[in-house]
Amino acid sequence: MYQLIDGKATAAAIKAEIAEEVKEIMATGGKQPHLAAVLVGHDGGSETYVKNKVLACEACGFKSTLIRYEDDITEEELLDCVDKLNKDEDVDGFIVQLPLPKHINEQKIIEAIDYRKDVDGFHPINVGRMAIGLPCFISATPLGIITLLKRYNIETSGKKCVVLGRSNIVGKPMAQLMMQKQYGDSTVTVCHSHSADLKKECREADIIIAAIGSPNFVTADMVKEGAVIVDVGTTRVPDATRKSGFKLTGDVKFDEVAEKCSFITPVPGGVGPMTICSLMKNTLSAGKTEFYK
Ligand SMILES: Nc1nc2c(c(=O)[nH]1)N[C@@H](CN(C=O)c1ccc(C(=O)N[C@@H](CCC(=O)O)C(=O)O)cc1)CN2
Ligand SMILES: [Mg+2]
Repeated sequence: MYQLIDGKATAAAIKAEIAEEVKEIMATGGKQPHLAAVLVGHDGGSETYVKNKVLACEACGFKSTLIRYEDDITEEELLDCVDKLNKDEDVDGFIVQLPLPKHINEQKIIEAIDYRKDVDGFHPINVGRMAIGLPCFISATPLGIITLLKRYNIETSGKKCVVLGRSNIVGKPMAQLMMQKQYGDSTVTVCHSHSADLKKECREADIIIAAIGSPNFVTADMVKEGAVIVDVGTTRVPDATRKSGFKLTGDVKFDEVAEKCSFITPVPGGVGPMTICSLMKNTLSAGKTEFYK
């Protein structure tokens, strides 16, 4: 029998812990943490994620500011917005929701964010500090996964971990954290679209973290008996039988894989809610100037 890793319940518990800490901070005259989010355009997924970030701020007792732009905003206008948020002394941390429209250079925007307010942990200074184990903002999805593994007492030290996907937001930082002694302490293999023997690598893994954005990619024949499966995928697959018109689908073929594994995260309700709660954790750290003065 497998155990379901409940990201929704874990995230709710952590948000309640954060709310307690915020109450204490404010009761002793401290400043209310303030997160700002910039949303460009009307992508359905991004709308949902940003709305959930604002709701999570409420649950944690944070102040939040949502700044919206149409998708014809110029790169210069967006850079100007970033500059204003960098200078706004009331804002502790902010995010620019990704993806951005094609005419905007995402990397240029990320690098314009003051690393001390980069609660997404995407700025090269935070990425570099994370890679060498220094205190910094860590990308929310990988941080959320590490937190889940820890809260479920899942042994990672010395285990073989396969990370599927090499994105800057999830795959690369995930592999780094799983490798580092103070986090995963695992033996890590990163697989991607050009990996030879990807199935064989997966079959040898004690832990698979699937973050390739390809619905139902991981099938039962790729999974070792007793493996731990973490599913980062959240693709909206068209489904006419649903009111929304789509089914949120993970990278793992849940029904057949679950039978073989020891622990598995569901989609929805697994990694997604942990991403948002880790962003709240980072915002609290920004408010407390925990990493940077
Ligand atoms: N600036 C950022 N952009 C993006 C990030 C990010 O961390 N920072 N990550 C992803 C999207 N993302 C966060 O923004 C995100 C994805 C999924 C979820 C989530 O809670 N998913 C739910 C389902 C929600 C739904 O109904 O669709 C779940 O899996 O249960 C939260 C955040 C890319 N962009
Ligand atoms: Mg672009």
